[in-house]
Amino acid sequence: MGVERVQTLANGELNELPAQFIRPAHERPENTEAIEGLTVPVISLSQPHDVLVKEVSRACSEWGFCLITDHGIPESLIQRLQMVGQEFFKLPQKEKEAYANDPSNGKFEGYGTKMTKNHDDKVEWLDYFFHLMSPPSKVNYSFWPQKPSSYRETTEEYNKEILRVTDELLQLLSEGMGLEGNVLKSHLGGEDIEVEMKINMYPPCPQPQLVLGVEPHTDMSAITILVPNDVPGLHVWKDEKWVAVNYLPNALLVHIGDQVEILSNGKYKSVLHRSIVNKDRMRMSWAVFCAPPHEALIGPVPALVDDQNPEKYSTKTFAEYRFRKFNKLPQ
Ligand SMILES: O=C(O)CCC(=O)C(=O)O
Ligand SMILES: [Fe+2]
Repeated sequence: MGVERVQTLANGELNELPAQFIRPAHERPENTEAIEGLTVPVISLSQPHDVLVKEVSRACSEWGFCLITDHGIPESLIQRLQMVGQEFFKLPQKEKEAYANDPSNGKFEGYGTKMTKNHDDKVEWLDYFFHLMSPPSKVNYSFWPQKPSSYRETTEEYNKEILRVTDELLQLLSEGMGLEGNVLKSHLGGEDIEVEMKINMYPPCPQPQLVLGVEPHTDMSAITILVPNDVPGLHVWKDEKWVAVNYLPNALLVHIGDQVEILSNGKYKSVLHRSIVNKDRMRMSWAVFCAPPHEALIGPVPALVDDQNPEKYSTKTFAEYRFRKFNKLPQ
């Protein structure tokens, strides 16, 4: 039997939400409202280098999150990226199912919808498409959408830009810890750093106050760079409260992930975040995860550790970290 897709469900006549989407009271958006108006850090990359080092490291220590402007990715490229992603989700269901993934059998790439493992687990109100973008030696284009035909060209162009921006951010973050600019990138595998695209598609939901898009989590990546469409919905956790991230056209949303928190020995915070959905409008987001290769050993950078600053995290391969996180084992 095929997987029930959220998009299919949302397109049908829904009188009542299926129970597996309805969150317990303490998780529902209606009972855990986000603060509006408290602004998350916004950093223009066109500032002088020393100012950037300070601003980026401060935002990533205090929030684990910031919005980046003047990053040099053309607005028209972001629009094309969004177009090709939307086109994919508009294809007839049968065509999309040809790309169905199967995470329980290790097939992560492709078209997916999260399913519950346990009877009491809740499911998220979204479908997604997930595939590797880099390094070229590991990319398998047969996992990428073949339609629309400009998907590949557009996504490859975006990948190049993302690699450039990631390099700059990792350099700023390294310098913000008093290290040489290349330290974080080299611990993350250098040119073997892995870049993954996850297109999230959240259909309109008749009772958005009862469900979650993605549930509260930190990303396993080193850093995540996300662009949303113009429907707000991302919340980041700060000082024991959810803070709504307002839509800022053409900004990149940068999340610190678990691997940079570990490498920095806790100076930079892997940000807890979640997303909520909308009653009338489809929300979409393009999350790019930059992560080390599976065999990379990740632990606090030795230069940051001494008697006064003991290691706060154990060192293990990224593969081991992933396995433990997926299986909810202690790290
Ligand atoms: O859609 C969003 O804004 C957040 C998505 C997200 O956190 C994820 O895919 O890891
Ligand atoms: Fe995330």
